[in-house]
Amino acid sequence: MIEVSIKKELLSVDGKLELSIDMNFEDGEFVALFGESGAGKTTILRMIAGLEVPDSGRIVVKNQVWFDSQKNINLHPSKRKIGFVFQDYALFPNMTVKENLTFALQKGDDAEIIDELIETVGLKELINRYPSQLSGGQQQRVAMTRALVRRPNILLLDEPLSALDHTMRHKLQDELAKIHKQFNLTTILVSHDPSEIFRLCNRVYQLESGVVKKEGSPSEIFVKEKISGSFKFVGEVLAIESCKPVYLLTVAVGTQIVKIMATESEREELHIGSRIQIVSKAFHPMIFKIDST
Ligand SMILES: Nc1ncnc2c1ncn2[C@@H]1O[C@H](COP(=O)(O)OP(=O)(O)OP(=O)(O)O)[C@@H](O)[C@H]1O
Repeated sequence: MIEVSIKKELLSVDGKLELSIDMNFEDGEFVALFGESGAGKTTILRMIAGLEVPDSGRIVVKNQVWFDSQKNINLHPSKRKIGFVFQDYALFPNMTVKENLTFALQKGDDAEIIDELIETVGLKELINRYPSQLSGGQQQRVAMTRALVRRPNILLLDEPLSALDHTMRHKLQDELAKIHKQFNLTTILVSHDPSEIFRLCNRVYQLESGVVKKEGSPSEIFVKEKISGSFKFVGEVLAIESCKPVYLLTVAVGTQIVKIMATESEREELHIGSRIQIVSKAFHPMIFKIDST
């Protein structure tokens, strides 16, 4: 069990922001921190890791006090058993994959773990390459593996997959799910992507301006209606063509570009760059499988 009960005054672009949170994580949980930009998600991870000091509060991990402002306890980051994965991989460019992994070992650690992990995560073919010789996805697999070297109690993931394309993202989500299952690691993921959270996490803390606004399962947080009678997508208009008597809109929806029809009255309010909501009233949608998984 991990208990995080901390406060810290932050400085946002709009002025002071009081971060004040109480969170608990059961052993082996995979929990998402979700919420608007600037809500404090990264700062929470950094305070758990000991990279930033809370103004007050306590952090207790498996009955070990990592931080207690009243008792003046603040365990050094190197003494906290965490694995941290960032969006930008943060590998050492002048070290090979194996050297990057070995560098994460601390005095007295069992070096056999490196070979075990290389085997488990399937990095064998890449161990002598330098980061510049790897794709983004491969670099992130190395970064994820490196985070496991010290057999952490908690894995902290700060938008680890957001720089990757859709296919690689899915692959690494599977990899993360596998790692989580295999090591039964309590994992905290910062993500802006509800579908990623849905695939990976059992619980979500939704944050707003430094406080928890909602907490629940991914469906409790993201599914607005129990049974959806319609679909809603938010998109941005990229182009408008006249195809009398209607108009054809080219719209960016997530990572996809779609063409949809608009009537003259709908078109009147729109211009290039308009953000729109596309609602389909289909009760029996057609579903096509798009990959072989
Ligand atoms: N050490 C600090 N001292 C004061 N303010 C800080 C500190 N670190 C971050 N902040 C501010 O606190 C706010 C929250 O930052 P944080 O990076 O935690 O947000 P976030 O929810 O992770 O955002 P994003 O989704 O954009 O990554 C920001 O306005 C940031 O500028």
